[in-house]
Amino acid sequence: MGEAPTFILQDLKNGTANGFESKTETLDTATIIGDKKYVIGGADGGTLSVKFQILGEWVNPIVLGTKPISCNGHTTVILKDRILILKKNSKPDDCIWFLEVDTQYVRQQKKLLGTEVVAWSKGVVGNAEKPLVISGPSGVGKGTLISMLMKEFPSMFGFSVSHTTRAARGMEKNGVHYHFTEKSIMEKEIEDGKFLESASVHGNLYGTSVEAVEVVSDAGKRCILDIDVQGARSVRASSLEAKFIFICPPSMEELEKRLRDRGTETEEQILKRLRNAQNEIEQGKSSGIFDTILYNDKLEECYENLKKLLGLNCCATPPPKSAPREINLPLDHSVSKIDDNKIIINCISSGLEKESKNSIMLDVSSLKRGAPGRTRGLDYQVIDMFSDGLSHQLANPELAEPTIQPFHNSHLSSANSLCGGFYPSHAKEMAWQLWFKPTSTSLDPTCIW
Ligand SMILES: Nc1nc2c(ncn2[C@@H]2O[C@H](COP(=O)(O)OP(=O)(O)O)[C@@H](O)[C@H]2O)c(=O)[nH]1
Ligand SMILES: Nc1ncnc2c1ncn2[C@@H]1O[C@H](COP(=O)(O)OP(=O)(O)O)[C@@H](O)[C@H]1O
Repeated sequence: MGEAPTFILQDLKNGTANGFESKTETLDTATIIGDKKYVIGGADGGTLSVKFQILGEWVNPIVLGTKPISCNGHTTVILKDRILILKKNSKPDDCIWFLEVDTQYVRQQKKLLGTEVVAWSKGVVGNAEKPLVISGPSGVGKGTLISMLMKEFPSMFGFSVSHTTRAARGMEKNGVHYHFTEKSIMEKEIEDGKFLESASVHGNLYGTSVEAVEVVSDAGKRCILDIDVQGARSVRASSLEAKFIFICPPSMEELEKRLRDRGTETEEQILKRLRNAQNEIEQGKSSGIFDTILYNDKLEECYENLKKLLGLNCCATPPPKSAPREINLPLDHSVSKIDDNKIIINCISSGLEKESKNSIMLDVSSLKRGAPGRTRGLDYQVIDMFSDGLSHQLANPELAEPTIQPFHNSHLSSANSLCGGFYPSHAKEMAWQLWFKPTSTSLDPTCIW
């Protein structure tokens, strides 16, 4: 149990059992979920802090993930297993965060660490394609196949640059092939939770940082991980959904030949890699980690099979790269929770002003954890609430007809009750907009679902 925080909350009693933040004198919010009260805010070295009480006792949880940069106020909304945090006055790529309080990942970590755990993760609009995990013994041709794929489809794939304590080979560049690092530094970073997985391979430490995967996904590309079987097993056990491919050599003799012909290892290193290869191949074939095993006998054939597996046969045009969409939240906003999946963010400035056009309907029905540190699958629609067409419709109800009645009724009443005390007029008008189907074309169809 920790000490009480120094800041004072104005109104903890009103709390957030309905899913909204309490208004406070400071920039902190108190969010109550069951017998826990989460206090988020304060400047903790320039980042948002989190403390919580269980049945009135202050607890200092282990806080995982990169903390959000502090901001000029925020709003919280309770979701099923996490708290949504909408930062005010923040950049589009930094305004939506989650504090995971009871997600599968947090429950796993609680068990592992034997203490209270919460985890920060940044909200990202849309989904990234599942990363590809490619494993196989040293010298089988993983790097060659990955290079071919990235060369043919440069806008589709990005490489996860691992960290390693091994020395760089002649042509290898720091930050491109690997982040070459020192053992003590890497061990500290692993301890700090910066790595998605790490393993000791052929006598050196290798690891995939969370950042390495996320920079590729953030760029709208499919991330490729070239990691060993232990690493693949760790990723399989993590919350990151991926496609697992094992590359097998046609024979041990051919593997040895490729390793020797490559000429990048000492004799001692070659022998160590060959000794490990046998075990890796057994694990690759039998562990149930891998979705597919590809034999790399003839390189071109293997490459064609890899492309086929990824839906990239010779005639297919690769799908256009999906650029990450960012949300431009109104600088100052209020929040209305419509149901467990839909949240409306309204510009706080009054009435029928221009800024009101910024209202946003946030859809959290398809949230998916990426690598620890990101929550993907957010969707949103900008609602042109006071456009001419809509105000015309609101003023002339006969131009609008309700969608399926029970849906309309139940949601309208829930919107009203949830918005009590929090800008009810906005929410009510918004509800009008959201549940009335246009009979003229003047209403933007994206406002209707
Ligand atoms: N677990 C894990 N393995 C890695 C990582 N990066 C590379 N490896 C594996 O480490 C092994 C050795 O890689 P490397 O030193 O580049 O030698 P090579 O495989 O002979 O080219 C290979 O099996 C790689 O797949 C990583 O981030 N994590
Ligand atoms: N199918 C293949 N047939 C013959 N040589 C190959 C084949 N695939 C890869 N190689 C060669 O084998 C060596 C090892 O390949 P590499 O991609 O570095 O393996 P890995 O990344 O799995 O350690 C390289 O010299 C590469 O050119």
